Amino acid sequence: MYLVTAEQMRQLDSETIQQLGIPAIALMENAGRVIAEEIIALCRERGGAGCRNAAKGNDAGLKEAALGDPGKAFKVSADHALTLASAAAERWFILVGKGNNGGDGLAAARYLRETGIAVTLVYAVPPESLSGEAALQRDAAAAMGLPAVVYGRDRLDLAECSGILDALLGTGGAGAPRGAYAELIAAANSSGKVIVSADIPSGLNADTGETHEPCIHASVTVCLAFLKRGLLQYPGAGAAGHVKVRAIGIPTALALNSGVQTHLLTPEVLHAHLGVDLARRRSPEGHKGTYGHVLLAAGTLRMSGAGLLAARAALRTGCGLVTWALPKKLLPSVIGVVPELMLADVGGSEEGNWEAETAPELLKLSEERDVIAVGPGLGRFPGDTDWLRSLWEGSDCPLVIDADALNILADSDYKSWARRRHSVILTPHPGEMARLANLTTAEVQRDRIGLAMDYAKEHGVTLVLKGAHTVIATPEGQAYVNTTGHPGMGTGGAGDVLTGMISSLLAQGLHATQAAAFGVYLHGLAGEGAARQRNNPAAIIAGDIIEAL
Ligand SMILES: NC(=O)C1=CN([C@@H]2O[C@H](COP(=O)(O)OP(=O)(O)OC[C@H]3O[C@@H](n4cnc5c(N)ncnc54)[C@H](OP(=O)(O)O)[C@@H]3O)[C@@H](O)[C@H]2O)[C@@H](O)CC1
Ligand SMILES: [K+]
Repeated sequence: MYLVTAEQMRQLDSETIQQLGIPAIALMENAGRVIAEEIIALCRERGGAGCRNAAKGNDAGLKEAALGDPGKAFKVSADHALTLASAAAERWFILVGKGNNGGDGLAAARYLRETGIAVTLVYAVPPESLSGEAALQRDAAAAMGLPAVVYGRDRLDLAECSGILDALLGTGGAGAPRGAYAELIAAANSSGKVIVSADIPSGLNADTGETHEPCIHASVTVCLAFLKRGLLQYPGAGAAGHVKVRAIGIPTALALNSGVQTHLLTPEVLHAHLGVDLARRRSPEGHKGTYGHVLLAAGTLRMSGAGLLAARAALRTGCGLVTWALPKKLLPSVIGVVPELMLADVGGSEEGNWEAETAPELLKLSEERDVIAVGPGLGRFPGDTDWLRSLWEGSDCPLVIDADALNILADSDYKSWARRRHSVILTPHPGEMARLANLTTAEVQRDRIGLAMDYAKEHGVTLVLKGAHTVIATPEGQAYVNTTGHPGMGTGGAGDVLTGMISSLLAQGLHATQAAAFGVYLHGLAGEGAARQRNNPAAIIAGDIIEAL
């Protein structure tokens, strides 16, 4: 599934209209219809809640009774998606803005009325100010006799409705909602009524997920044609409620041809777009050498757990071998803790910290390994920038950089380092990303997808920006936004586990984008699994994620 910006959506709209010859009003009709269908589905789901006076009934059953005797060969059935047995108990207010989003709302209002649901149009601006397709919809609604009020001119009490359709602002919204728009949004939010948003919640930045003040808080957002980036990024993702992406007649192939490079990371995208074997089939003749060897440079005496977690996660993700290179002082504490693991003493300080002099030994070890993962529990040490630079420039395999190694990168001008033949994957959390990009954490979170894409392209790295809906951005300008995961995964060590997993997949021969995307996806799935296994998701610790792999 593609993710688009408002600008890309406008382009796809106009390509459909111009290249395919589909009139804009037809797209708007489709939009109105799918929005109405989702409202009807929601009314059906909530049963009696908004429909206290309605006889509770099964719509399908009622339809069948009305339309046909099952014994007869001849059968006719109505459009179930636009049928609601309890329609008489519903009254929806349709908040209508001046642009095409308002036009979608007006079209939806007609379909709802056809179903038997009472609708009242609430214009944010005088209806005369609508133009183009929205004006056509205004006239059609008027011709159908739909009751309408104009905000600020006519009496309005939102308490009188059973639900609100927010069709005030869509992808054409700019900045904080003004005047009547702002007042209607605030009133809708405080009404306590269920709110369905057309395309995006009004007041949301469709690209970044920033919410302006005020912004609609919807229960359902019926997103039209393509998923807007802002619906996946917080706080927008929270304001959108359940996002339902519905087709309105814009061919998916147009997105590909128009160069949309942002995808939701679904199993289909992993398989069909990235060529990942989701079943992770093993060769019948395979042996430990077949599945690659990870070299992990991690851990200090005080942070040895980070190394253990990354190493165990790498093993559990299927690579053949893992060597953990570590300061000598750690050896007595970790020997035998993970018997499957190979340990390599690289020296280090008396206190069990890393030292710059360990670089040649690490490089020597890397000659026999398929990937280097560096960073978990590494700490900082004198000369660490040169140390990392020699790994960067001197190793001849993919490099995964996490945790303190990211902070080392942030302190160096690594763009001037020699170009590598093999890929580099950076796995920052928002705080580490802020240091890398010289921004505040809030600035990183403002547009995670946009920032990750720009950074990865500019620095020629694969970037895994962790957090809710982790973003994987490639040096070629593509981005994948993860769908798996659980809030319970916010726990120390979860990132070390991810580093081990991605490194393991690289060792098994996946390329950087595949390994980063599949690693993130599997990590989230394992987090979901761990949440199911615990009495409460708050109890999840990083080791549970490994055990759920
Ligand atoms: N063919 C198509 O294109 C299709 C489009 N579709 C639908 O159209 C939507 C995009 O429509 P759109 O481009 O008309 O913009 P939209 O979001 O309705 O509002 C813009 C209007 O709002 C106003 N305004 C802006 N910011 C404001 C603010 N902060 N506070 C107050 N007012 C503000 C601004 O007025 P102005 O300030 O310019 O006077 C402008 O007139 C899209 O999300 C989808 O739902 C689908 O039907 C598929 C086919
Ligand atoms: K809207």
